[in-house]
Amino acid sequence: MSAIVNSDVIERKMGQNSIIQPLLTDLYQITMAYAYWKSGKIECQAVFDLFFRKSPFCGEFTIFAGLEECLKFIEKFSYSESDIEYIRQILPKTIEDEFFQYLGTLTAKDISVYAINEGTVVFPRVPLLRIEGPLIVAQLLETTLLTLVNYASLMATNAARYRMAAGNLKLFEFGLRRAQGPDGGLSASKYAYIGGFDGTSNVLAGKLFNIPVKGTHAHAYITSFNSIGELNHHFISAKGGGEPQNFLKMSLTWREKIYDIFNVVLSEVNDGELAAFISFAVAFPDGFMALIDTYDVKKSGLVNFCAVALALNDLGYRALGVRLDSGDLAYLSLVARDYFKKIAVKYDVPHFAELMVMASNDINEETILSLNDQGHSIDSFGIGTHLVTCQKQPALGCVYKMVEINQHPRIKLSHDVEKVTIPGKKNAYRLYSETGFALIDLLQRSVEEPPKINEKVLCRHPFQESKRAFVIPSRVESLLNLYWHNGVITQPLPNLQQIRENVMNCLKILRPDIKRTLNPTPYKVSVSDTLYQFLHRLWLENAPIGELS
Ligand SMILES: Nc1ncnc2c1ncn2[C@@H]1O[C@H](COP(=O)(O)OP(=O)(O)OP(=O)(O)O)[C@@H](O)[C@H]1O
Ligand SMILES: O=P(O)(O)OC[C@H]1O[C@H](OP(=O)(O)OP(=O)(O)O)[C@H](O)[C@@H]1O
Ligand SMILES: O=C(O)c1cccnc1
Ligand SMILES: [Mg+2]
Repeated sequence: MSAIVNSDVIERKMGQNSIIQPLLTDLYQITMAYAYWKSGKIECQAVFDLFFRKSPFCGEFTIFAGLEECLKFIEKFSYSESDIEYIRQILPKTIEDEFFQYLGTLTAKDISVYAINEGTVVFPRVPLLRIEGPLIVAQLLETTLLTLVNYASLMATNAARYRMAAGNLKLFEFGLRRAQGPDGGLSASKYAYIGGFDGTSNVLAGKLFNIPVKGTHAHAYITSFNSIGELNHHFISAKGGGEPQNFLKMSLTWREKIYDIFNVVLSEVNDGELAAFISFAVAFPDGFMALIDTYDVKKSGLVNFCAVALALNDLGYRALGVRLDSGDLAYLSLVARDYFKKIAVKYDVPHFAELMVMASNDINEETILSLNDQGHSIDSFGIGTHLVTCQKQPALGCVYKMVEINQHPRIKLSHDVEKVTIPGKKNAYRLYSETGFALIDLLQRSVEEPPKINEKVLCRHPFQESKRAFVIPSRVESLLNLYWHNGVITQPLPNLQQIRENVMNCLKILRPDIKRTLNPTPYKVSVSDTLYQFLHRLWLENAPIGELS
């Protein structure tokens, strides 16, 4: 976003987003548009599928996200005069003028979009979006739709995996400083929330998407104080009101009282750190949370925190807890909890036993799982780098493939069987077992009758002839819904909270072995017998017979 300086780009006509607009595409879409136009394909009608071939993070499931952004892009799709002027500059001088006039008239009103609901758990080869309509427009949408779906789905999946690892513990996204640029940072905050995070430190994301914003403080705040003498304001009134009290004196008195519980000599406890804690507590007496690892968690941070928290307690305030940002997080969290419990009993402050321990510092999914194995007393995680950069797998490989043109099926062949496309306009169904778990996804030709509850249906592996199974579904869910038709969004779009709930509900219908981190069982995606025959007939028709000499 920072690179955008042209005011025309920022103030888009017709409410287009400053970045998500028709020029956010690859040049080849526009050159193809001209060549299609010149070869008389204006009237051609096409169907494209947007799908991925492999779930990310060595997992066997993906969360589909980005649909709302796709629909808003499609809704506003049109080239401004300056867009066309720019395209004119970058294309060869031989381009016919009528093409630019034609570009100026293009909208997506003749396009239909079928999509899986945002936040649904999805699997390889199932179309997430089916785009139907004029070939040229459908082609021009490719790159933008892919960029809107790929990172969003990758990020939501990553977040959902962290959520599964963390169980009911709180998860906060702290990644803006490490994200792939400003737009990457905003998207990360949004899709981390959809995937199950509880909040973000990203203030703009909070404002734009109504996500809870949360935060503590940085080491800089602690190191900005060197001594107690630097404290300018250290008086606060009790929660109920009244005369301001000398909060410094109260904290020092408590520190004198408690330091031997921590097995330290008072000279080891850092005074600058105490001053920082006191000043932060004076500023935020009702939500005091302290970063305690600047000097030494056990010998300084915990002592100073407890002294300030006890002084706050005397004034009727409750501290929130501590953040650990280095060292052995499992061990230190247990140490902290141990002291909190001791103080809770010794000074009759029961809420001390429940103080929050937040952990941060290069945490990833594996760290959380390992911490769970070791045993810890962490209540919440602040997670940045690994989450937002999706360090374990930085891209999801969604593709956009033509499957039909003018009602004729199209197939893309490949030496890699997995890359052969499944031709024709298709519907997708999720078949459920009696227990409520999803059993299998089934792709059918769109002309076929949908599978019926309690009726046997033959589900075939798309490429391996011998792999097939009969399924009697207890429930059938049609996955692709019409979202855009005749120039309007045809369904009310869910808000972020509702999408987030959809993610949580979808994960419940997946068997645990499909969700586990180590060697998960692949979920089955199948084709109907009709689609199987259709696919293989087309494959043979299109694969040249080689000659050996
Ligand atoms: N108990 C634990 N089990 C597994 N991983 C842990 C545990 N505690 C911390 N970690 C992880 O180990 C890494 C420790 O990082 P690093 O080696 O840079 O040390 P540090 O604690 O940051 O040291 P420094 O004192 O230099 O700040 C982090 O990625 C952190 O998330
Ligand atoms: O570790 P992440 O998962 O990216 O989480 C965000 C990090 O950002 C902050 O510090 P920063 O990394 O800027 O400095 P530090 O590592 O020296 O604390 C914070 O203290 C976390 O450590
Ligand atoms: O609020 C925090 O503690 C925070 C925010 C961003 C990055 N690291 C920590
Ligand atoms: Mg760091």
